[in-house]
Amino acid sequence: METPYSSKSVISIENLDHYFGKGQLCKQVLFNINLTINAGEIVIMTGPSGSGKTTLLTLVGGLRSAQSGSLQVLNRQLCGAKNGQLTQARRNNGYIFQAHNLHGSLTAIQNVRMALEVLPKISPSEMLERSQAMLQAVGLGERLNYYPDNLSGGQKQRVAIARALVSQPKIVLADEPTAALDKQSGRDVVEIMQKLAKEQGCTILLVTHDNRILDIADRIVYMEDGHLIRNGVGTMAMNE
Ligand SMILES: Nc1ncnc2c1ncn2[C@@H]1O[C@H](COP(=O)(O)OP(=O)(O)OP(=O)(O)O)[C@@H](O)[C@H]1O
Repeated sequence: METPYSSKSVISIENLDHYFGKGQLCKQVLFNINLTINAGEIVIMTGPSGSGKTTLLTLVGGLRSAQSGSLQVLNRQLCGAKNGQLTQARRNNGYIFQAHNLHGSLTAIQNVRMALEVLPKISPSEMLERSQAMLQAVGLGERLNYYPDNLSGGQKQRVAIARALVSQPKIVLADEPTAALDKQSGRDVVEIMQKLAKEQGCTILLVTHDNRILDIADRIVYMEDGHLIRNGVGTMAMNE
């Protein structure tokens, strides 16, 4: 199923449909989605509530299984993939969600380190060094041993970014990463994401309602009622 990673596109979606429920309760929520995302691109997906953005993001992330059409992520076909194959696919991704999902009983550095524990051939000292360096990169070098409860919302989200990026994933998927943050903290976290992703050459697909961060995107795509209705370049697409 897996072919050597060669093409420039890391995410390639063709004629993707998605349904929730069965029988009479079956409801189609994605309709004929076509989208190609290239290596290193930052793509923002926006659109009204209920339009299908999170559903599409979770399909790309292998967090639910794609049913109909074609969904290739890093040359791996996820449509019809088995649970084991989805688990493998998830290892290539970093995830950042609105509610940062940090473990309250672990310190900042322990939370970040957890993302490295699934990697083969990495020594405890390397895990520690990389976690420390990544927390320094997000401006939390002085907060390594703080528990989430003792960090602000913006700081917690920066720990979540460090955790998502520490394993140098090819793809980062972010769902409303600034929703719980004030204007300045929101701006700071996306700028950190943008800078680190560009340094690592990683691709970002980010869902947001936050118009204040649209300018960090290389491209903005717009969903409405389960259809991808605009597939534009930069903020130009939003000003049509
Ligand atoms: N697990 C589920 N079971 C049934 N229907 C679902 C499920 N998850 C989402 N839906 C429905 O699918 C549609 C798309 O939802 P989705 O969460 O993808 O939209 P969204 O654009 O991300 O919305 P928001 O911006 O509010 O997060 C909605 O009609 C929603 O009610």
